[in-house]
Amino acid sequence: MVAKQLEGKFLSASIMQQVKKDISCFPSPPRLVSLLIGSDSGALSYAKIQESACKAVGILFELVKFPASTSQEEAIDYIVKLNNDPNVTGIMVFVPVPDHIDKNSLIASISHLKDVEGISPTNMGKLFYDNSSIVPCTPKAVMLLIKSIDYDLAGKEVVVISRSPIIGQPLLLMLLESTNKSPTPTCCHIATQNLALHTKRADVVIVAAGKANLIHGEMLKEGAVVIDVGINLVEKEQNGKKSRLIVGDVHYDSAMNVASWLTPVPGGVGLVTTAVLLQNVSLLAKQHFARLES
Ligand SMILES: Nc1nc(=O)c2c([nH]1)NC[C@@H]1CN(c3ccc(C(=O)N[C@@H](CCC(=O)O)C(=O)O)cc3)C=[N+]21
Repeated sequence: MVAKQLEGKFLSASIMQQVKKDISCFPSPPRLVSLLIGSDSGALSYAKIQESACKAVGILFELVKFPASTSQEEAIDYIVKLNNDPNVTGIMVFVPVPDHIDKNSLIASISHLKDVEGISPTNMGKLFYDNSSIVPCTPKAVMLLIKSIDYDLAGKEVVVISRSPIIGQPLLLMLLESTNKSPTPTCCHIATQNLALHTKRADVVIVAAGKANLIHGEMLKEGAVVIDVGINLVEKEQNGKKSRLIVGDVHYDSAMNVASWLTPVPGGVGLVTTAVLLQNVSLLAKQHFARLES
């Protein structure tokens, strides 16, 4: 079997078009403030992507950069200021943060009314109880991609390779959401002893381990749907020339021969993640204007 590419660009474009339309009806444009502490290259590239995506739909965007030496107190003080600033619609903090800062304390200081990634304790709690509006962007992007190919998850074996609080854990909650039609999710991670044992029997494999080429074709069941969330920068040498390129966690060529669908990297989940982030900004703005009216 040769897999079909499950591209992110069509889904992402249609989400962004809807967001643009919704925003044009608001009394004022929403504003997203993204905080970068330090200079992680993945976070920097996501910041650039956010900037151009926001511009395309009419969201005001501000990237606030703090040096890596910033203390936790300083960062939290700044977040509290943003919480209280009526001109700020949404707030996010890029991960990773420097080691001396407790990531969870930062996330917990973001008001749930401005938590554009849906990862504050309140929004995570709502997700746990199955009644959320703002949900984490990448897990939502994965669910939308699977839906976009009309794939019925009911009764399927789904293997998620990630236990992170931003991707794996919320994704597991979302997979379990739909009452008795749920698939059966299994949570694997980077310390799972025999990964192939799990992936071999999976109808759907979703991998976000941050390790290039972790999943090879021979680890997959024939016809599996494979969603590659990984974004890894690798160095490649060709004709004596070194270059850097972005690859996922899946060995693309071997997986293409076994899977039925495979998301490319770049051009897959990442594009939809960004679109969902904008959708969340728009949703927060809508809720904000609704509160002003009531
Ligand atoms: N709190 C937090 N939330 C995040 O979601 C988060 C983060 N911190 N830190 C950094 C990583 C990285 N990340 C990306 C998302 C989309 C693309 C993306 O859209 N990439 C395009 C283009 C890639 C390219 O060519 O540069 C693609 O995959 O096609 C990339 C990277 C989100 N992250």
